[in-house]
Amino acid sequence: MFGKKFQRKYALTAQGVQTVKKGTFWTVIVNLIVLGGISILYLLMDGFMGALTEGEPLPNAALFITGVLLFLLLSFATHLQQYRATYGLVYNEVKATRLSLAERLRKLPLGYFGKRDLADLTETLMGDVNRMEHVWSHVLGYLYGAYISTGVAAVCLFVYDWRLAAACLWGVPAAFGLLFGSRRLAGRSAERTKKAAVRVADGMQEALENIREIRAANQQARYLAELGQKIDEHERVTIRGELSTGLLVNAASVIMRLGVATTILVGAELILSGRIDFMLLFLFLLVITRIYAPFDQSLALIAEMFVSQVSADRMMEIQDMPVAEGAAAFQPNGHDIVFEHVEFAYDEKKVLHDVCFTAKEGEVTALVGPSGSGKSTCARLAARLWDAAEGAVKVGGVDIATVEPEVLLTDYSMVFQDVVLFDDTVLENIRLGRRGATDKEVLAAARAANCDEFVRKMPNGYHTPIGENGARLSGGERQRISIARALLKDAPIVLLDEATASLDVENETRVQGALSRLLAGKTVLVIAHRMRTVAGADHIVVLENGRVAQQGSPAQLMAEGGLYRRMVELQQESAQWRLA
Ligand SMILES: Nc1ncnc2c1ncn2[C@@H]1O[C@H](COP(=O)(O)OP(=O)(O)OP(=O)(O)O)[C@@H](O)[C@H]1O
Repeated sequence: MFGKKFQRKYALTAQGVQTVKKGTFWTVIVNLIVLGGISILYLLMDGFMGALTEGEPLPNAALFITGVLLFLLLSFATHLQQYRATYGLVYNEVKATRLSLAERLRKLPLGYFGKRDLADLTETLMGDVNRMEHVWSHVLGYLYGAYISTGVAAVCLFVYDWRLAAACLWGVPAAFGLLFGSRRLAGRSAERTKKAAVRVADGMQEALENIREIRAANQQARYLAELGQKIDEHERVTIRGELSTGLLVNAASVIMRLGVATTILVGAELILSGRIDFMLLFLFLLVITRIYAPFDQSLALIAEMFVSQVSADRMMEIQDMPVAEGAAAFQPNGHDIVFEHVEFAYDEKKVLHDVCFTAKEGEVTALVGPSGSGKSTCARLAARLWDAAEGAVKVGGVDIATVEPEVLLTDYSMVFQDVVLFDDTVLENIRLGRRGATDKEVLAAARAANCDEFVRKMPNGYHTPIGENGARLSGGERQRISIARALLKDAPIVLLDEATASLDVENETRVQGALSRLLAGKTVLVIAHRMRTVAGADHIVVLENGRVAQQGSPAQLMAEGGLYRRMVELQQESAQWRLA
């Protein structure tokens, strides 16, 4: 009952299955003890009836009171255990699940994040786990406990009188049959609701992230109207879904309760024909209320269990994704980066074709080419942010697809176009380059990257918080912090993607100076649009439509003519045109 299939179905950890088992066990005990309490009531009634009709002595009051006290004590103790098992332990399960999902996401190849965006993943980590938490704590233990205790009670009732037992219990399978029969309907409706919720979250996130652009384009009204539509749609599908599950749950509850009527009818018939006495019917009527009670609770929750399947599936999809793994040791022979016949596609779209080049250690290799030619893609493949579909990227003779990404990246410093900063101080943001670096080392790197001059103007200097994702910094300042990080890390391979794009001429000259001093002896792969930036490179790889169109030294390529020379000339022309 609680095997691997159950674990996957409800997205539980192995520990979580144990928790559900415990919850189920204590629910069975609680339900059976409540049924035991009913027996005390029955025995008392039976005693009174005997005294009234047969003139027997009245039941022993002390014995009865002891029985009731014992019942109350046991009931309290077992309810407490049930509470602990179902609620207390589930919080550990929630924590373990969120951590395991986050760990999985950390190791997933970047390509996965193109398929499910941030709002969608946040919804899984928060919303889906919350929904499952409710199922783990409120549904599974209660439901499975009710199945088992009702099974035990049903056997006893059938032993007493099979006719009354059948009259009393037929409603349970009928009610559950109705709900299980409509399971697919509930699943589909849950999927629609989830999609609508993700669309709302997406819309909200997009609106907040792009608020500047939306205002600049004066599109607030249109954007709000679109967001309003998404919210209305979410409301509509939610109401429709809840209405249909509400109707089904109520119908199931009514069917189950019809069992009371049939028990009375069959019981009356049996009493009139003299086949049972009234006390047996009384016993069945007492038991019936207790048998229905846990199911009544569960019927409402069972609908939630069906709906939760969408959440469990979304969580398992992340858990099932293959992660980028590899050897925990990386011992390259030098740090030459070699692209060997590399092919690569984002989903269906092939963007690199048979790319071959070598970025030698101690040299600056520049990737140039028109926009969309595949420069950034090459840089990402060089750091195993994605894996090549065909061919190999080797560093010091080692195919990087065989190395654990985290281990590999200790040998890389990266400065990409979109700098990611954290809501912390300038000092800590730079220290991210090398955890454990001393303040002195951080400050030296900051100075070399020319951060000093703008940081000094901040109210608390290097201890000033920079806001969420560095919201209080200019583009150039963000890039200088990112360069400082790379300098601090001092890794043997440096990837620079438009590293100096947002710096003004004066700053750019200073940062270039700092970079060239510190890049000496490293394997440097630079992506730059401006030909002036790459003129000092040792080797240039010209990409065009994902293929290597030319490669060689700047002088060689100028002499050769072709795309590189055209790009240099074009940029010179446009510079003159701007000055004119
Ligand atoms: N995450 C992605 N998903 C799908 N396609 C992508 C993705 N990133 C880039 N592409 C596509 O791959 C191709 C190469 O993109 P890439 O960013 O490598 O070019 P680039 O030369 O660096 O361009 P730019 O100079 O404009 O930054 C482009 O056609 C681009 O649209």
